[in-house]
Formats: sequence, structure tokens, C-alpha cells
Amino acid sequence: MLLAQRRADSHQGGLWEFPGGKVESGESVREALDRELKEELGIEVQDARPLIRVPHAYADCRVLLDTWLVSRWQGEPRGLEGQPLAWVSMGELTDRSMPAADMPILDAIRLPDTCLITPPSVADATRFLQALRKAVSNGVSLVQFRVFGLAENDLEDLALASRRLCEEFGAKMLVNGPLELALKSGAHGWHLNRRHLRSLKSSRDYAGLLLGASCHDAEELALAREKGVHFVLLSPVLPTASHPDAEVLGWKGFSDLVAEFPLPVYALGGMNASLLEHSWRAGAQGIAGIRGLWPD
Ligand SMILES: Nc1nc2c([nH]c(=O)n2[C@H]2C[C@H](O)[C@@H](COP(=O)(O)OP(=O)(O)OP(=O)(O)O)O2)c(=O)[nH]1
Repeated sequence: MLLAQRRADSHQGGLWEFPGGKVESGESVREALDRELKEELGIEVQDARPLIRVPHAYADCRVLLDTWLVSRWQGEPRGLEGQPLAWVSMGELTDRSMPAADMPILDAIRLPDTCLITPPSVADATRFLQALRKAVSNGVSLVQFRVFGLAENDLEDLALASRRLCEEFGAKMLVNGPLELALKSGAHGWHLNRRHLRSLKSSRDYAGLLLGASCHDAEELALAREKGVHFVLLSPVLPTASHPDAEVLGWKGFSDLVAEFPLPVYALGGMNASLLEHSWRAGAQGIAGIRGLWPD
């Protein structure tokens, strides 16, 4: 990631920021991005896509950080306005002092664009682990372990084996189920259903665990934000084979809900890999799903 240090006499002066600036009247956000990076860094943006929109109220002003991920450009970035620049790895991102509004952007950068949810019923644990291996070895790096109906010992064994498998391939696993199962299996995170989200004390009490939550409407999104989880899954976006007649949000309903929601949101319900780009344009971090993503 490329960071730049803000001028000492500017708003949020001295802090390290993602390069960019204000949209001018008559400009689209993409046009503003191209112009700012040309003015500040001397590069031509060739490929960019929306990452997250973060509204934030500072004591002295309100900002809406419409953040884009630039993956291809021409030219070597230079600090054309005299600003110091620094290329930092994901791990080093938190070493720099950054504006408070940037915190959700750091979560969005660290999270992948796809979240795989495991099928809930497991008839054959060996086959389940084979499919999981295929998924993580093919690049899935965020897995929600969500299995019901097994005896307690079998469930714990399967969660532990799944966590080890994820780790072997550098993937993170969250348990959707009791907190004890997440802790016992050494999972990287805990995924909260409606009930768990309502009873969660504060995310600070679960230091070290990546926290995700399932949300279905504006009220649950507000609760997830208040409790301080790291990301949410919002559903159902499209009809699914299991619930063909359920009332869905549709892409319009989804994007209206997430337009200024300051946490990464995965679209869930009827998703498959071909909808990933569409989900970004609707304001999503990416897609989450079972059937459309599980390699059976
Ligand atoms: N570029 C950028 N701005 C950020 C970040 N985080 C953050 O809170 N901000 C705030 C600081 C400013 O209030 C606002 C960006 O405005 P700016 O001052 O950089 O805009 P600009 O380049 O058009 O500069 P100016 O000519 O208007 O002074 O957003 C960030 O990571 N990058």
C-alpha cells in the first residue's frame, strides 16, 4: 500500500493517509481519483475499483471517504507536492499514525473479496475436508465454519481439523456457533448470528478474535456498527435455491443499505464468482456464499 504524509498545517496534519483529495464540482468520483493521483503522485490510473465508503464526523468537519483500490497504473509515484511517501506491507499498515476515519479502510484492505460458508449438514467428514482443502488451496482465504447436527465431539474434531487446514493455506476461519467452539478449535474469529449479535457486550471483550455478523436490515447493521464487529454479511440479496420465495433485498436494496455504512459488507444470497464485480459496484466488500462457492 502507498501512504503519504499530510502537510503539518492541513486538516489531520502530520498523519499518514491514502493519497487522494476532494471531488470537484461536475466530476465523477473516478475522474477525481484520476486527477488527484496525477496531481499528487504523477501517475496515470489504469485500473481501479470501489473498496469502501466511510462517512466520519470529526470535531471540526464531516468527511465521506470514497475509497478505491488502484491495482494498475503507469508511472512511478513521486510526492509532487513535497509530501513524504512510503510503501508499506499489510502488516506494517497499523504502524503508522493515520486519521481516525481510516480504520474501517484498514479492515477492508485486510479482508479478501470472497467469504466461503461451509454447507451446514455434514454426512461425511472426510469428503467435507477434501472440499475445504480444494477451496483454500484455490485461494479462498476467509471461511465461515457453520455446521449443525453433529454430536459435540464430532463437531469439535471437525472444527479443529478445518481450522488447521485453513491455516496450512494461510486462510482465516471464523466459527458460526457457540463462542466456546471458536475458542476450542483455535479459530481466528467468531461469526455472530442475530442472537449472538444482540447479546454481544462489546467487541473489545473479544480481543484478538476477528468478529463478523449476519445482518438483514438497517437495524441489525446499526447494531453491528455499535458493537464494533469487523465486518458483516448482509442477506438475502438474491433468491436462493433453498429459499426461492423469500423476500430479497435486490442489488438496489443492498446498495441503499450499505452506501454509507462504514464497515466492510459481503453480499450473501444467490451469489457466485461471476457476481463479484457487480457486488463491488453495489458497494460490497465482495461476495459470501455456500452453494455457489463450495467445490463439491
Ligand atoms: N486523501 C485522504 N484524505 C483523508 C484520509 N483520511 C481522512 O480523514 N481524510 C480527510 C482529510 C481531509 O479532511 C479530507 C481530504 O481532503 P484533502 O485536504 O486531502 O483534499 P485536497 O487534496 O482536495 O486538498 P485541498 O486542496 O482541498 O486542501 O479527507 C485519507 O486516508 N486520505
